[in-house]
Amino acid sequence: MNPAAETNKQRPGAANKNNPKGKTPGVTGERFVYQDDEVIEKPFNWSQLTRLFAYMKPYAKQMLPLVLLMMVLGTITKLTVPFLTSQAIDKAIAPKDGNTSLTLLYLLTAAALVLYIIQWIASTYRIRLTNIIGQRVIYDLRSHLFQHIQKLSFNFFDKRPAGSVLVRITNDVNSLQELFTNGVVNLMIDCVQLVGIVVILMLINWKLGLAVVLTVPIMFFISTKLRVKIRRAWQEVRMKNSRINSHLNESIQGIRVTQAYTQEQENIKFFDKMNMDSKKSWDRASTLNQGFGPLIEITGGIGTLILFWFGAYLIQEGQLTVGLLVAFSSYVGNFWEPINRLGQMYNQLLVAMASSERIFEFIDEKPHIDDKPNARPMPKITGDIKLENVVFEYEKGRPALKGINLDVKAGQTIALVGHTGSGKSTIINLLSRFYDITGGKITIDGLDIRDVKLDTLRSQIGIVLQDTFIFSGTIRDNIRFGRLDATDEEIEEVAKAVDAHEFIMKLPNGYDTEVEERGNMLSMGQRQLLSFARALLADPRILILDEATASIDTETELKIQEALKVLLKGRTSFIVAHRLSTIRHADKIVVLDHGEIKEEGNHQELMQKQGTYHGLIEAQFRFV
Ligand SMILES: Nc1ncnc2c1ncn2[C@@H]1O[C@H](COP(=O)(O)OP(=O)(O)OP(=O)(O)O)[C@@H](O)[C@H]1O
Repeated sequence: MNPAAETNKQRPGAANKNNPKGKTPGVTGERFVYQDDEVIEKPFNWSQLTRLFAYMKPYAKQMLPLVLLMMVLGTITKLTVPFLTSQAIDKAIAPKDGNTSLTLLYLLTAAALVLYIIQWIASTYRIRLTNIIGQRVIYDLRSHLFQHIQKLSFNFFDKRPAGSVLVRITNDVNSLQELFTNGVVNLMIDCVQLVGIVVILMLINWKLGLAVVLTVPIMFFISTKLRVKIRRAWQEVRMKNSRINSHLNESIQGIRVTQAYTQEQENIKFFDKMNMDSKKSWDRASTLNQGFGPLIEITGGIGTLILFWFGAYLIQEGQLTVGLLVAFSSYVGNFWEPINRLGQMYNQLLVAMASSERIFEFIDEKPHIDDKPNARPMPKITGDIKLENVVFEYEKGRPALKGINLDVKAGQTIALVGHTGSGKSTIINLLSRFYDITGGKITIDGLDIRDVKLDTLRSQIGIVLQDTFIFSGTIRDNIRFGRLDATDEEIEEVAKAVDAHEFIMKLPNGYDTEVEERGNMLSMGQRQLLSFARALLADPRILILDEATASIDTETELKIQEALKVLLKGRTSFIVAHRLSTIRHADKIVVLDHGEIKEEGNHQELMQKQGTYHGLIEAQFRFV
């Protein structure tokens, strides 16, 4: 790991590989904050909603008819009970002729009981089904997003911190969960119930029905204004949470640097501010949200007042019975409930819109590096590589490489040297086509690398990076990452070849020792040897190696040099070289300066020349 690069990351607005211009996308207080997700307001988008619901399609045919059946059954039974009540009052308890009928009362009570049981079964089954659909949709959406992100090119990740990507796969997808499990079906149930109730109310007494229903548009008018505010408030909450998550990821990854520079208090203060911001925005949103319920209740109360006042008048006029008024009141009670839920559902939809907007933004991101329509597979590579007048810009107008010409024969080892920022890593990134060149041409065995299928190219190129990435899992798993179908024997063989076997056997469980994420329990040299074993197992035709700069003891250094010899044998290799021992053995040393080749030759030739290379080597020794 390069500590200098890490500290750069911590400085607000400092230039680094991820933020080369030192541009500050957003600053909170003194610190750098990534503000990609800060789009507060976007219009409600039906096409996006349709796109989201397309994820339900595979399950809709299979399960939706059943869900609908249960829904209709539940609604019918629910709406029939008040009618039975009215009949019990008017015909059994207080009939006009005064002949009360206990038998009819028992019958109606039994019928109501049966309806309740049917309603209970229907709703239990419906909830079970909708949960299954919801969980499957979320699973599919999360998988789709993850698979897509795996394919995105380096420049996508250059632009955003890992935390922001993480938030979309976790929080944003989760926030859609409620919508898919209950939201959609509840929406349908509420709509069906509302229509059913309005029809029944009109059938019982259209004058009374109209008087009650008339309060609805008034309520909608008042609540529309509140809804816009609620929507904005929830978007703000999501944005603040997203910021926290983004920052969390970075601070946990950088915890060593934080502690080394005793920046803990500073970090806590910064986090606290973000945390407080998030809390405040949540408070605001939830206060607004809470206002919605009472608003509906007040309107509902007014509706009930109208009902009893007008209902009593109609009874006096002989146009309504007491039983029907009781049933009416029960229906009206059931009427406000779905309206209230629809209001909440609207909020849920707004939250889901914000999340899906962000999810689709990622899904719509096309990989910049992709196969041409007529790309053909890369044949087995021999290893002749040519760079012809290669120009490359990460960002328009800022060339990182300015016309590089290089001719490498199969099996040669090329050492790339030069000051920091001179373009060494850029060259190795271009060879694997992690970025496409801006001008010129790179050919391998005479084939332009843009004309061949990417996977057939990359599978023949092995890369060992300076910051060797160790995944959580066993040592064996980590080596096997080089070739998944390798046998245990092959894994041990490569480990022995790079002299890693000895230290692995000293670990508590040998090859089955679990290493935590990033291999913190291993030393730098050990991690390097593991990554060599991984590369050797992949047996690539071309090897790219970014040599670690960290100083290691002489014994490990010797081990690594021996391992390198094994690794480089018979392959074309590009090494961003820092160690003299590596550089000296290279067939060709390419000295880069500000994106151009300054000198080229072997160690002796360049030393005799007494130019830039000579200066670099001298400086290294002076430093040591
Ligand atoms: N992802 C990126 N986005 C934008 N600019 C970048 C990116 N990576 C590198 N650069 C810029 O390109 C130039 C060459 O960088 P490169 O990483 O190739 O240098 P290097 O010689 O490998 O340096 P070092 O020895 O420090 O790793 C630098 O000016 C750098 O700021």
